[in-house]
Amino acid sequence: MFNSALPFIKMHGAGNDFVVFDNRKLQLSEEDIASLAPDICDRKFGVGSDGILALSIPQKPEADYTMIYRNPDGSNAGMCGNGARCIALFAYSLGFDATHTFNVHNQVYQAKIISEDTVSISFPMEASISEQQINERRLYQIHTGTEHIVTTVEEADLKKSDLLKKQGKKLRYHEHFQPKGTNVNFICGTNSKSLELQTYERGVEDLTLACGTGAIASALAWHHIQKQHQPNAKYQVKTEGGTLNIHFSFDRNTNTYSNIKLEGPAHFVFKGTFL
Ligand SMILES: N[C@H](CCC[C@H](N)C(=O)O)C(=O)O
Repeated sequence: MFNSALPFIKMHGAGNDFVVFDNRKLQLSEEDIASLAPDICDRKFGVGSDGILALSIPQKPEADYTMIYRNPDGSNAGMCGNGARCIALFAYSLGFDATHTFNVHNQVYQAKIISEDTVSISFPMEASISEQQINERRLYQIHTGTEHIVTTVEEADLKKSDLLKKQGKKLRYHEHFQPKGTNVNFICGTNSKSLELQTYERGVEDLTLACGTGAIASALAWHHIQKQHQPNAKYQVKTEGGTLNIHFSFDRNTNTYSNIKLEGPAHFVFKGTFL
């Protein structure tokens, strides 16, 4: 258990907010970080955030550092896209190159600082879509570093936060997705290459203002739903907290997506010490 003062920076990427700290000297264990998460992420009794991010010494030879992410309830996630842009900008402020690499678990991602508040993250994995039907709802399940499902809603329903939260929670805990559960993305296409998104996040157990890995899953699902076949695409995903750009390649023979990039904002908010 860690019980001394912790210097941190509060950051956000499209309104998805994080407590970020340099763990290279501190070397808090993953268990310490998980047990710190509920206290530090609490919006009344703590700093308040959608997650905690530790920049740690690299666990892979090809990575410049390790990103350790925990949800506010302390649970582990495969990846956090908005958090990745934030930690990359934080790393740049600590002296890492404008183009650098980091690992999250076993995957190595590449970050590129595009401007003082825009970052692009290249995802190393290929993704494919599995269609499912639960009750009356058509769902698109996609692993974009972490667990996601995508479903379409009417434009008017995208504004009904209480309804989405209720439906999101039901799907997140649906037996079909147990034991891991899933993040749930509600989308509405605005044109062939742009869409609006609201995400119910596992581990936050609420809608967040944006979800990066969810925006990727949503862009791929929207491409799939429209049966588009172009080999390279750029989609724009509008969230409550800002706009994210998703680039990808599509192989129509194998129905797989690769060269996935997530580009969007990252901002410093304030510095502090958690006592
Ligand atoms: N907000 C994150 C996702 C956090 C993932 C987490 N909620 C989970 O998979 O449990 C993002 O920008 O990608």
